[in-house]
Amino acid sequence: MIANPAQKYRRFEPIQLPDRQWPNQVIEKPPIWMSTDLRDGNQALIDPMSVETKMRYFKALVEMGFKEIEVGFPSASETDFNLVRRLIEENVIPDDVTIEVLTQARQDLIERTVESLKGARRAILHMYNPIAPAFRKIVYNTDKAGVKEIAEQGTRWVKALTEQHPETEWVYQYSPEVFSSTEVEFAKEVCDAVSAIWQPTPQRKMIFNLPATVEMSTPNTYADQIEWMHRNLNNRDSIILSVHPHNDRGTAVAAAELAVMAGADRVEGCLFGNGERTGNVDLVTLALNLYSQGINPGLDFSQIDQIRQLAEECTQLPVHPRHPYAGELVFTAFSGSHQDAIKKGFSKQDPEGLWEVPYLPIDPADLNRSYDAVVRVNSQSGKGGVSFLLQQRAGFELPRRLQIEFSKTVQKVSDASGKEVNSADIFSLFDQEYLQVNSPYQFHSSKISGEEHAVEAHINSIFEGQQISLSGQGNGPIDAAAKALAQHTGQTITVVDYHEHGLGAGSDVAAVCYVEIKIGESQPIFGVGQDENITTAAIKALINGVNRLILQAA
Ligand SMILES: CC(=O)SCCNC(=O)CCNC(=O)[C@H](O)C(C)(C)COP(=O)(O)OP(=O)(O)OC[C@H]1O[C@@H](n2cnc3c(N)ncnc32)[C@H](O)[C@@H]1OP(=O)(O)O
Ligand SMILES: CC(C)C(=O)C(=O)O
Repeated sequence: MIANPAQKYRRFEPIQLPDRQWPNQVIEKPPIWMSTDLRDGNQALIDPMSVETKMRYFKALVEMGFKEIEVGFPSASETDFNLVRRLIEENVIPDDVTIEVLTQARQDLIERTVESLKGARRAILHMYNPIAPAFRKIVYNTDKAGVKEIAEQGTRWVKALTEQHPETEWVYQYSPEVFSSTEVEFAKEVCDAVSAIWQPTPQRKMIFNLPATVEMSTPNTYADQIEWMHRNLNNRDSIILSVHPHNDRGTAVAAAELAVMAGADRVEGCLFGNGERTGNVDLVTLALNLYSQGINPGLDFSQIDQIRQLAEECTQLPVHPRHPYAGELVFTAFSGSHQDAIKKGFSKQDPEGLWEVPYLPIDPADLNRSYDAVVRVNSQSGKGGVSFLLQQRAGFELPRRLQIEFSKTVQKVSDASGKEVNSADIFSLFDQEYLQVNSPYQFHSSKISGEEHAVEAHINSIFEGQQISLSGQGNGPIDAAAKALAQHTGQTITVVDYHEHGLGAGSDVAAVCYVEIKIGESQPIFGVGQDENITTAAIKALINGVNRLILQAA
């Protein structure tokens, strides 16, 4: 039986912030990024990463440009402790990168955490404790004063223990866990109490990280909560305001973006949204959303396929084919009108101008993705997609009416099979239908003589197994060749349309001609010819067109 949601679930109460400012803000620069792939991402894996895997992932994150990387929970596992030691002892951390580690507000755990960081040049020590109503009641059986005291006591321990190691530049980060469901006034009270102990200054800031540990509300409500904290926290100029959105409602990216508009300086998340349950906010999407707005995100995802492969190997979790920017299918159009617009967009795109290809929010080449997969053809596709693939694969630039004619052939095949038709199949269909039509006339050779407006065409061909020679006169080579063929067929041949272009490059260049013809009162049809010599290509096109008409009439 379906439960009555009104009786089962409590509606989230938004906070009152009628003079909210964030809706008018525009993001002009990237936030400070913090990758928690190796901590929040790792703690959510079926099989957590080994030290070796974490080392590989860490180096890749550094290459992507992350300057803050949470590498684990060293008081919780030997793997994480050993990783931190290796990073420090093997001098793997670049000077401009700071590692971060997480701990609960428990003395023994903080001691072990500080021990793991011995010798680090700079480190972010990140302490959390839950302060939300449900946790106070259900998990800790305490009140507001109880959880506030845990935060204060934990901070005192962190302060005392880190002061014993002045060789390290310590940055303190505090997270009031499940901030998203905590009364904002109480979250401020706890944070203010923590900063009163730590005593940050504008020169030595501390980080308050306000997690949507569980995403509880629409992103605008989270933005209100962040703006409220941004406006009300004590010593704001000594605080880096950080957000850590999870994706339980599927809106973590929006929540993070609105939170930055609301005053957040920093965003914590994971590549491709890995992390507890539905994951942390996806940093790839966030960064590339900025990129597509013309803002350099300060993270380099130009090798997106390699990065996706790394994440999949290390997490053992697949990235969805429709994942923004990175999924296998996200730059692929199957449907006809999309393909048509993309094809037109590519042909009109100014290489030096602003990106304007319809349906492609960014240039796939910026992520080192090829254009090959941009268009794929199935029964939902139209002429634009078919001709785009033929052009990409073999260089043929079909005139518009031939695009319409040929796409019907492809459509029949894809409808019959119910499957995708790839570019090799399309080329093979085109070849059979237009270039290999050697019957009843099989072209052998041709010669053109005479002058402009008085041209003679001589065509040697095989017709029904017999060698024949045809001659005709006209006001140009094609007209003369059409007259020669017309004499033999006994019907007028009218050339309705003609196009030509070069194919290939250098010494391999060939000419392709497209002629649209009618025999007598027939419907027009195309013939295509290809040859090193442009006139010969045109005569071949004419013969191929005549053959197709005769075959169709038979
Ligand atoms: C939202 C987040 O992602 S937070 C990060 C979560 N990540 C992890 O938990 C991964 C690593 N954690 C671990 O390996 C273990 O939890 C450890 C090693 C840290 C601690 O293990 P244990 O000592 O067995 O404790 P356990 O995990 O059951 O934690 C519950 C205890 O810690 C207390 N506790 C939980 N969180 C905190 C905190 N942040 N600060 C202080 N105490 C805390 C609870 O009150 C409870 O105490 P009780 O035993 O007196 O009831
Ligand atoms: C430790 C905190 C920041 C956390 O992971 C969360 O609340 O989701």
